[in-house]
Amino acid sequence: MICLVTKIKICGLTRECDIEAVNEVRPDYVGFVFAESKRKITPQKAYSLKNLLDKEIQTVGVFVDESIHYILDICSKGIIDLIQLHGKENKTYIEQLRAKSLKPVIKAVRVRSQSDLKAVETMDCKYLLFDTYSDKSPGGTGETFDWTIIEGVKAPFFLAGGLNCTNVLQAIKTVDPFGVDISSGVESAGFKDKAKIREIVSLIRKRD
Ligand SMILES: O=C(O)c1ccccc1N[C@@H]1O[C@H](COP(=O)(O)O)[C@@H](O)[C@H]1O
Repeated sequence: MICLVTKIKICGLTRECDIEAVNEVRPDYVGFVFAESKRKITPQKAYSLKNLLDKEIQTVGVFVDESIHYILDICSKGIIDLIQLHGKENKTYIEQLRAKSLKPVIKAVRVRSQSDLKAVETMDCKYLLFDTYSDKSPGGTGETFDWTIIEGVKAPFFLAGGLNCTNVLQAIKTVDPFGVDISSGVESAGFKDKAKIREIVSLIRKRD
């Protein structure tokens, strides 16, 4: 299946000016990180940012090995449209979550080799998300992985891990993802950079 239009997710928004930046170029999704990270925000902050966000942009909550109860609580407050699981959540965890929430689930896989793909083949999620493996950080590493490992994947997936203006078009050409998920690559000095967000969205849309 060739993905004709590549969806764009800009992850790790923390400030009102980040919302202004995405409202201008309207990616398909933005991510709020609720896991340990320099990009972590509180549910209250996410709620106020969501209220400033263009209604066409969907919000993704990023969680790492979080309690299902906590995720459901955030879902019930109308803060997020999709749930991204970025830790070691297994098939049983996802089944339990899906029994209690209708929100689409994105399951992240940290890729080292083909065998990492086997483990998620039977997971009941809407999308997979392939990211760079790291034992130091749960996500947002800013580093790429060997994309050829996922070349044969048929299920719709997001590609993440170190994507930026210089490599995103090559990445899309190589693996034809459903969507790309970008965080560090659109930052300067640790914060989202409006010019970089504008540039990467324009590059991807021009290609499509
Ligand atoms: O962005 C974070 O801080 C983060 C923290 C914990 C789990 C996931 C996180 N972000 C996800 O990491 C990838 C790759 O980001 P990058 O472009 O390499 O910086 C992406 O899927 C984010 O959603």
